[in-house]
Amino acid sequence: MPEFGFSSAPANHNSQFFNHHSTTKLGTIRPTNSEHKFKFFVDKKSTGFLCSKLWDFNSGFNNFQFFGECCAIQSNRCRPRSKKHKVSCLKHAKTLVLNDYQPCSMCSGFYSTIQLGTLRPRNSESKFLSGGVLTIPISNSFKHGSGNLGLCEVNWSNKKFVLRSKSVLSVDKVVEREESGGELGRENSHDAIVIGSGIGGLVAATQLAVKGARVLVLEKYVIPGGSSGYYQRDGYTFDVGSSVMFGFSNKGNLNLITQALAAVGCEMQVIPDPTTVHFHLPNNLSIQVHREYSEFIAELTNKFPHEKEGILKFYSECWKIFNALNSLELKSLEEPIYLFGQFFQKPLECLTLAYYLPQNAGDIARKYIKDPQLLSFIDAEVVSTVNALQTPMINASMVLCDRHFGGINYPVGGVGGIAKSLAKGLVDQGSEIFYKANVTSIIVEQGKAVGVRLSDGREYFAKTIISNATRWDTFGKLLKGECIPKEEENFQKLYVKAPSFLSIHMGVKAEVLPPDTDCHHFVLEIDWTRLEEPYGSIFLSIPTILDSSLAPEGRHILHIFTTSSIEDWEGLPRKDYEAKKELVADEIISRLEKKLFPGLRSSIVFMEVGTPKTHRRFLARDKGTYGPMPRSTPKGLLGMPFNTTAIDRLYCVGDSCFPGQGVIAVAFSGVMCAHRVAADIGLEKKSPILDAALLRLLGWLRTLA
Ligand SMILES: NC(=O)c1ccc[n+]([C@@H]2O[C@H](COP(=O)([O-])OP(=O)(O)OC[C@H]3O[C@@H](n4cnc5c(N)ncnc54)[C@H](O)[C@@H]3O)[C@@H](O)[C@H]2O)c1
Ligand SMILES: CC(C)=CCC/C(C)=C/C=C/C(C)=C/C=C/C(C)=C/C=C/C=C(C)/C=C/C=C(C)/C=C/C=C(\C)CCC=C(C)C
Repeated sequence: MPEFGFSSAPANHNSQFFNHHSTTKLGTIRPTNSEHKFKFFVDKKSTGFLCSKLWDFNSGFNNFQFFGECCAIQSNRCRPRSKKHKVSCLKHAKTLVLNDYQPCSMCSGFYSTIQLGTLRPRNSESKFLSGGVLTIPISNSFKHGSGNLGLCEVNWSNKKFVLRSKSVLSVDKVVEREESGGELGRENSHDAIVIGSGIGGLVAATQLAVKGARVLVLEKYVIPGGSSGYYQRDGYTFDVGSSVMFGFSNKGNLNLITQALAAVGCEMQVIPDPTTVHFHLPNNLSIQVHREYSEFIAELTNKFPHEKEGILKFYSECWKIFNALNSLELKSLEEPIYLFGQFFQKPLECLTLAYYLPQNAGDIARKYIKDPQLLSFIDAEVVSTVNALQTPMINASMVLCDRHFGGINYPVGGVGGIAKSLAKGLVDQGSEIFYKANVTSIIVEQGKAVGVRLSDGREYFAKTIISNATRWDTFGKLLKGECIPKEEENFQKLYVKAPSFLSIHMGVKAEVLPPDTDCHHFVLEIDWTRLEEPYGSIFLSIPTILDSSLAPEGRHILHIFTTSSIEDWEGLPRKDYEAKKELVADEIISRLEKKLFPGLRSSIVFMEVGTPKTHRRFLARDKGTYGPMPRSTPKGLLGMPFNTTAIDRLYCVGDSCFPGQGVIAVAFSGVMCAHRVAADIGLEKKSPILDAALLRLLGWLRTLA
C-alpha cells in the first residue's frame, strides 16, 4: 500500500502528498482575496503526479487556459497574462483533450492526457466556457485514499478521482474525475437522483436529505441555481434571472425560501425592499407598490378614486386566499394522509382553497372593477407571462399579498447565494451534487425509472428519479424511446411553452440614477396592447440600490429583461445575430433613457446581452422557455400536474409542475415533491389504498381543466 498523506491544512498552509516512490509536493493552497478564490500550486520539481503548475479556481471551474510548455493550467478570468500564455482555443470543440500536452520530463510516464471535458470557447480566442470533467489518469500506484487540500477535499480510488469543495461558498463545484467513465454500482445507489439544481430541484433535494434520504443532484452547468443562478464579470455580480424574491421573510408559513434554507441550517441576511415594483404605464400612469399594504391601497385609490370599493373588494378576496394558504402546513397535495389531515384540522381554509382552485384572477377582478386601465394594471401586476384572465387566482393572491405580508427581500450578495447555500446545506446533510453532469437520458427498466445516463457515458442509479428539467425536456428528450404518456399529452394540450426572454446585464455610472430610484421597475410606456407582446413590457431590476457590494464603487447594475421568442434568433449568421442583439438592446436603452434615466447610454461601462438561445444553452430549457403558459383560458390551477408522473418512480419538479412559474412557486413544488417521494421510499407515512384513490381523483380533476 503506498503511503499517502495530505496534511489537512487550513488555507495558507502547505499540503503534502506522498507516494511510496518519492515525495510529491502538491504545493500550497493559497486563497486569494475572496472566499470564492484560491490557488492550488503543484510543485513542478516533484517526481510525478501533476505537472500542472497552477490551477486557479478564480471564477469556479469555469475558465481554463492551458500552457503547453510550462505544464500549467490556469484560469485567470479568461485573460492570458501574457502572449506566451495564450493558447489557441479549439473553436466549437466539444471536448478539448490536451493530447499535445508536453509533460515535463519529471512527469512523463505517469499520464499523457489531460482532458478538460466539454469546453466550449466563448466569444474570443482566449476564452473557454467551463472546464467540465478533468480527467487525470493516475499512476497505478495510486489506489485509494483521501485527503484535504486546504479548501478542497480529495478522494481517489482505482477508478475515481474526485476533487470537491468543502464549502460551496468557497468553490462552487464538484469535479468528478474518472479513469474510464466509471459507473457507480447499483449497490451504491441513492434514494433519489435529482436532474438539475434549479431552486425546484434543490428544494426537493434538501428536503429529502433532511428526511434522511441519500440524494445525488446532477447539474449540467458549473454552479447551482439555474434561472436563480448568478455570474460575475469585471467586479459585478449579476443575477441570471430572478431578482424579485417572494417568500423570503421571517413571517408565516409561506416564506418557503427562508424555510428551505433553515431546513439545512442556513440563514441569509436580507435587505427589505421598500417598493416591490414601480410601474411606469401608458398615459403616464405611475404606481409604486409600497411594502405597506395601506400605502399601496391609498396610492391606487388615489389614482382610481371611482374604483375605490372595487379595489378594496378585489384585494380583500386575495387576502382571504392568502390567509387560508398561510394557515396550512404546506406539503404534498398528492399525499392523502397529509391532505385529509389538513382538511380535518382546517376545513374552512381547505374548502376556501378548493373553491378557488379552478378560478382565475382576471375573472374575479372583473366582478368588482370596470375601469379598463385598472384592469390592465392588474394584468401587469400579476407578473406572469400572461394576463390576469389566464392567471390562477391562488397564484395571483400569493404574489399580490406576500409582497405586503412578508415583503420583498433581497439577499445580501445576490440571489445566487440562495442556491449556493442550499447546495452547501445538501452536502452538509451527507448528500452530493455534481456539476458539469449533463443527463442525456433517464434509464427505464420494466416501466420503472431506475437511473440516468450522462453525456460522458457515466450511469447512476437510484430508487427514484426527480427531473427539474421542464416537462418538455423530460418527456421530449430525456426519456428516449418511451411514448409520451397520455397525462403528458394532456399537459401539452393545456399548456404551451411561454416565450423566452432577452436579457441585458449592464454596469452603469452611479450618477445616471436619480436619487430615490426604486430597485424594481416595470415599463410599458405607450400602448397597453403591447403588454404581452415580445419586447413590449420591460422588467428592470437595479439590485445595487439595495446591495451596493454587487458592483464596483460608483457603479450600479441594471438587469433588464423582456419577452422574446427563440424563433427570432435562430438561423442567423453570427454577424447578423450580434448585430441584432445590438439593435434590440439599443431600442430598449432608448426607451429607458426616454422614460427613466436621461443620459443612460453614455453612462454604460459594461453590457452583455443574452438572447433566448443563451437561455436555452445555459438553463437547458427547451427553446429557452420562461415556463409553461396556458394555451387558452385555464381553469385556474386545475390542469397543472403535480410531481408524480405516469412513469413509476419518475417525478417532476419545477415550474412545469403545480403551481407554476416563479421562484417561490418552484420552491413549493420542491417541498411537495420531497414529501411525495419520501412517502414512496418509506421515509414518511403512506397508505397505498388512499394513494391510489387520491391519484385517480386528481387525474380525473385534471381532465376537467
Ligand atoms: N423572478 C424572476 O425574476 C425570475 C426570472 C427568471 C426565472 N425565474 C423563475 O425560476 C423558475 C425556474 O426554476 P426551476 O427550478 O423550475 O428550474 P431552472 O430552470 O431554474 O433550473 C433547472 C436546472 O436544471 C438544469 N438541467 C436541466 N436539464 C438538465 C440535464 N439534462 N442534466 C443536468 N442538469 C439539467 C439546468 O442547468 C438548471 O440549472 C421559473 O419558473 C421562473 O419563474 C424567475
Ligand atoms: C387537491 C385538492 C383537490 C384540493 C385541495 C384544496 C387545497 C387544500 C388546496 C391547497 C392548495 C395550496 C396549498 C396551494 C399553494 C399554492 C402556492 C404556494 C402557490 C404559489 C404561487 C406563487 C407564484 C405563482 C409566484 C409567482 C411569482 C412570479 C411569477 C414572479 C415573477 C417575477 C418577475 C417576473 C420579476 C418582475 C421583475 C421586475 C418587475 C423587475
